[in-house]
Amino acid sequence: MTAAASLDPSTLWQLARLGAPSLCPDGAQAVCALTQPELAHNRSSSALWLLSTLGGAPRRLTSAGSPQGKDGNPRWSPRGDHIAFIAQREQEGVKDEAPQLYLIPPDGGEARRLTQVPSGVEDFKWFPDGRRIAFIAWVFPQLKGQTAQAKAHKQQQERKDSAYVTEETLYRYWDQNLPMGRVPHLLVVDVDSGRVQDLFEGSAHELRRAEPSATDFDISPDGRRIVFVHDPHPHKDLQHCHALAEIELRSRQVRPLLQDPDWDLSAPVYSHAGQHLAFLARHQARRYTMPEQVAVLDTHGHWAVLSEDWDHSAQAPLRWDEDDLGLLFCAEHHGRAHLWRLDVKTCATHMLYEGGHCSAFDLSAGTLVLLHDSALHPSRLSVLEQEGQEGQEAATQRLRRIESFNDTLLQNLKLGRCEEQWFKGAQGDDVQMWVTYPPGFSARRQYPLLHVIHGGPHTAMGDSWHWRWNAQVLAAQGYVVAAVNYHGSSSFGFEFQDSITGRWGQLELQDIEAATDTLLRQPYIDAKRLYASGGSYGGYMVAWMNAHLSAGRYQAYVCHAGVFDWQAMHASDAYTGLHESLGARYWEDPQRIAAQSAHGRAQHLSTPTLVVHGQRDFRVPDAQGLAYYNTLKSLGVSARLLWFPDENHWVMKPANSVLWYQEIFDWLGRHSAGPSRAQARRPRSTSVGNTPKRAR
Ligand SMILES: CSCC[C@H](NC=O)C(=O)N[C@@H](CC(C)C)C(=O)N[C@@H](Cc1ccccc1)C(=O)O
Repeated sequence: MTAAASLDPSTLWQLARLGAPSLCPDGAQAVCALTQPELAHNRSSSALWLLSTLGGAPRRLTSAGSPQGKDGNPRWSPRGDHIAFIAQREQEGVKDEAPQLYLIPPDGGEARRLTQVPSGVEDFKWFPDGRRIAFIAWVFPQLKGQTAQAKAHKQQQERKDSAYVTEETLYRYWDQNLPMGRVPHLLVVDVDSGRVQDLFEGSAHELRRAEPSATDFDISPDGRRIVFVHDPHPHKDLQHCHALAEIELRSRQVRPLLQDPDWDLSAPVYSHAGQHLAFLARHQARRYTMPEQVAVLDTHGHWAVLSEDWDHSAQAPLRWDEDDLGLLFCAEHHGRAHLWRLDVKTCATHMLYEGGHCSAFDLSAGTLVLLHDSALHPSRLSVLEQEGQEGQEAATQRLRRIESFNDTLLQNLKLGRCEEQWFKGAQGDDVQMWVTYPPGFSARRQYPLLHVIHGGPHTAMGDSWHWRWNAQVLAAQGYVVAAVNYHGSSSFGFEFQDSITGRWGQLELQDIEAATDTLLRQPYIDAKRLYASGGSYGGYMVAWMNAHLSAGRYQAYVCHAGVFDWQAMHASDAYTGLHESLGARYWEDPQRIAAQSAHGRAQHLSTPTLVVHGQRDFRVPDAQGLAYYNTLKSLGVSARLLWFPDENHWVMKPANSVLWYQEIFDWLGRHSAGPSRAQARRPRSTSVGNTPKRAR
């Protein structure tokens, strides 16, 4: 028998990645996309699989079209006769330039292309009658008809100049130059004839421009109306409160349903009886950090927040229970993500499934399927079986797996233990961290400590499987890995999340330092080998630590896509919201902004740092990483730059990801000689405000 191996980056890239499930109308089968990376070819392909919820082996439904084909977003038709999905394929002599809608019968046969929309299909929903599909596509709003759209698209593709000229406030997003003259519209395709109609053609209506998705609209049960989320302002901006409007399909009349300048509204969904509309509402005027609350609008135009007393943020999509008496959704709590049901009459909320991490679900004919992961395994699909009285707290839950795609690979791996710990952090508050131990950990040995600091800042690390910052891969290198849910993290209630507003960096650093001190009290942590790493806001924190902590406290840092200078972050695609987070615009209170930047204390930087950035990062432009790296070099501080010309805010390509992990291992491994244990245990100063730590 061979000894179990620990998880290395190459093995991580052998694991298959499961997508969200869609159930057939009788709930007996689910379809999902399965992405299989191929490290040797530096590519991934996705195919659709059918999974029986009653038992039986999974069956591959599509062949992914080509070696790197991507068949994704499958949704079963309400009639059960087709599965629609989005793919970019070459078939029937046509090569898709952009992702299109395809249809395949679930019992086999060839997939057929349903659309040929020049800019591609973003997302879609079936009409309840199963004869039409509503989908989102970016179109030139001044043009009429698909022929005109195709002609304008061709002209844009074939132009000789390359400039992007714009007067938009929001003109780029994540890694895309958008809108480039286009806006997201709702279109409808007839499944039999393939005829496409743009519902917003000739009007000024459009969907939200930031990642428009199928959660941004819903089709009424009678198929006559569509509710959609939109930015009511003529000039679009990420910070505007969104409103709900409804289009009557026959007349194309659009009527405002709900608009409130104080509330950001999203994720509308009709009840089965069509009498109510559930949606998410965030009281943005009060604070941008307010939770997404569950709300309902009735046919008289009255609306109410149902989750007023529930200090959690609900995640889209919302789903009406089959009896219209409850709403199902995922929401985080203390670093975990559960599936919840809110009773619309009593407003009581209870957990249907306790994660781990529940990221998606589907419900049909009483069958509930979940996509769930944990610190110990990537996403799995399972049926949730309720035992005891339905809807009662006492009901016990049991997961029944319906696939085992990664089991063989995982069975041969030795993973480390992951545990939740609490300690006293900033302001004397209880703060949570997740500690992952190296496989075969022994408390009698000594281990280096590696912080993995999450981004956001309003996100959380927890009992979940992370592909980009995988704690198991890092722990397998011999590190005790700590992921601190510092002040500002999501899932601990509004007060905790909002506590850092206008003073970014301060409480978070106290929390991370308190976590380090807590772990240093354990005999197995080697004080000569303390490290910190993080991406995005986590990268900001790492640069902030470098600027505020004494030399030698940590031996090395890894700063991925980190913010170095908040003033220069005005180049970010998310620049319109920065003042809400930082408490001022940089021209209003430059000192306040500088006081929250590591840049403002550049002379204090002293700890060796691996700086990582992608050139296609529009969220934290790579000038941030380059300025940080150049500053370290100018100061004579040991630094290494890992820069990817073809990655965005995240490193997503298999070979780049493996290199990314390897560079981190090498960098940390090179910096193990620090000050004596006693010295590191008692830092000369761990100033966290504006007090200089030392004169230099
Ligand atoms: C002040 S704008 C914040 C927008 C956004 N927040 C969502 O989490 C964000 O992009 N945050 C960045 C840092 C910010 C630019 C200072 C960030 O830390 N991103 C994290 C979290 C994230 C996760 C998923 C989607 C977007 C962001 C990251 O990239 O891991």
